[in-house]
Amino acid sequence: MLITLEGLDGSGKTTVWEALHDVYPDATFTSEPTDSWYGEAVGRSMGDPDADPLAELFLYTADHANHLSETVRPALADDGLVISDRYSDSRFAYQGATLARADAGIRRPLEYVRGIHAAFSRPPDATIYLDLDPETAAERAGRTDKFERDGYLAAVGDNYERLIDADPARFHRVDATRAPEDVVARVEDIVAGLVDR
Ligand SMILES: Nc1ncnc2c1ncn2[C@@H]1O[C@H](COP(=O)(O)OP(=O)(O)OP(=O)(O)O)[C@@H](O)[C@H]1O
Ligand SMILES: Cc1cn([C@H]2C[C@H](O)[C@@H](COP(=O)(O)O)O2)c(=O)[nH]c1=O
Repeated sequence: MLITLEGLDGSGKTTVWEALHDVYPDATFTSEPTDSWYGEAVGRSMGDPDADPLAELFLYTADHANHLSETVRPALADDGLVISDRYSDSRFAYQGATLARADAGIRRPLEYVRGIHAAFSRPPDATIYLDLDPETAAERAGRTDKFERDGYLAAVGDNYERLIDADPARFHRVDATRAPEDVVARVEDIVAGLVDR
């Protein structure tokens, strides 16, 4: 089973992901961007305020393709539980928002990014969405990179809402404004329900 954690920067995904390690010691814990050289290329692009938005989309997508073949598909083939801190929905939400702002000539950016993935990706079985307003998200994340500005994060949040509307059965919304221990407990309950069913 593939479970993904999604949400705005600073919504608490990594905090939850780390807490789940103790509960599921045999699971494969992974994340995007990965720490492969593809992920390093993504990191270079993220650090460049003038990076071409289409080139950046394809760097993230290349990292995803490698993540699938090297980590996700092998673990699932062994009947394992895979828990990923960010996955394809991050691309749909973030690069969908970036392309919409960039005037890159893409008419329906979110649908375009989804379409690129349709041919090769493996959708998550379930996705936990840590729901946080963009102002608090930017505050928590420290506004350190080009993605962490609240105006941009508001557009990303709108895209996540569109994704949830399109596939409500897959998404499990968690109120990420609550205290960390409450958020962790809620996510652990959801994951237990998913794994047991
Ligand atoms: N529920 C919470 N309430 C308040 N602060 C929190 C909560 N969860 C996490 N934090 C704090 O917010 C910051 C970001 O948390 P974390 O790294 O888990 O988020 P993230 O979603 O993985 O962020 P990013 O996408 O930017 O990597 C950290 O300082 C963390 O301690
Ligand atoms: C996977 C992925 C990530 N991003 C953005 C979101 C964050 O601002 C950074 C790094 O993520 P992290 O959780 O802080 O490590 O990258 C993106 O725009 N598109 C993606 O596909």
